[in-house]
Amino acid sequence: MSRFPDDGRLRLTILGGYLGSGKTTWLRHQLFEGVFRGAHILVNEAAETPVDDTLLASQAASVTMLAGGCACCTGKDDLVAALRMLSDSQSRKRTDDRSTRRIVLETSGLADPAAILDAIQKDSVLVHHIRVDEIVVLVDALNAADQLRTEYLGRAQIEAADRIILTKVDLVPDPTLATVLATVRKLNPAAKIEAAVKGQEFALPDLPEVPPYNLPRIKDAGEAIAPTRIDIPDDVDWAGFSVWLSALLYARGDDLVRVKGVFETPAGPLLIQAVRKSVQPPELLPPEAGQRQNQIVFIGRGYTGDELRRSLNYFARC
Ligand SMILES: Nc1nc2c(ncn2[C@@H]2O[C@H](COP(=O)(O)OP(=O)(O)OP(=O)(O)O)[C@@H](O)[C@H]2O)c(=O)[nH]1
Repeated sequence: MSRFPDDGRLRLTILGGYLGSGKTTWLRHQLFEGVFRGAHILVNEAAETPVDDTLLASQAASVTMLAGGCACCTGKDDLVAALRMLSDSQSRKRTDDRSTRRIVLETSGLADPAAILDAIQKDSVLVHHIRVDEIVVLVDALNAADQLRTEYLGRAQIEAADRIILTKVDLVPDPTLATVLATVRKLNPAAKIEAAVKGQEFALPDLPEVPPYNLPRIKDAGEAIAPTRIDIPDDVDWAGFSVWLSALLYARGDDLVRVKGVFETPAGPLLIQAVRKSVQPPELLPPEAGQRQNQIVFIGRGYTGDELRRSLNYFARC
């Protein structure tokens, strides 16, 4: 439900949250439930491995992928161009045929929603055609303590939100959840706070009043987090690859903030992912996601792409 009366402009929901916080999972569930019905979905991924659009395509009316640049900085021009195009095609329709009244932008996990809002409001065209309805930010309750202690961006995302959804609450005990809630409330006392499990709304239990995490001062963003894509040849030694990946996540899981890979298997394209050291259950993608190079994307800091490739080569000779 919009917070504003209909003024004819397209309504935009910005969906933000740190890498792996559950944005695609949550949005898929909302679309399945009929929330954002008819909305055009814009998906921004910092890496050039478009997976999220495939996951969303079956539930969304229409999807546009903006891959290979974060919409709040390097990909800002692409975002503005995509929004201008959507506004333009909407304006050309008859008033009674304007089926797409709403856009949902799933940002990359590296985006600051406030910078996106700023870019839209400063654009002389978009400001007349698009109204930002709400900034929804997802916070991963399992990884919040680590992220908020070290990542400036994680805090900035929370501060920018109108609505905050705590995700992965099924994976944390109540005392941790209470501390995450207190921390999020302290960072943004004005936002509405909800919770979800795998996208499904979850009623927060009565939690004790506890102090928030003691967050150290962070002066700036530190070394930038960047994506590295590695194409995996079909004839790779898969046993060596598995050992390499397990060892890498174990040893460097805190530097590898997000890992996503898509591999062709006889059963169809298989998505494997990890958020820091926590490896998620693999998921078979719809067949239309197939016909692509086996590839894995690492988003993190503290290593170079060449170092990753060399170590893979050592284990799997590829
Ligand atoms: N247990 C549990 N797992 C979840 C929940 N929400 C998301 N996940 C899992 O967390 C992983 C990351 O979820 P995504 O929805 O891909 O996260 P994202 O924010 O879109 O990721 P990026 O686009 O890479 O930033 C997936 O394996 C999800 O299945 C949750 O509430 N509970």
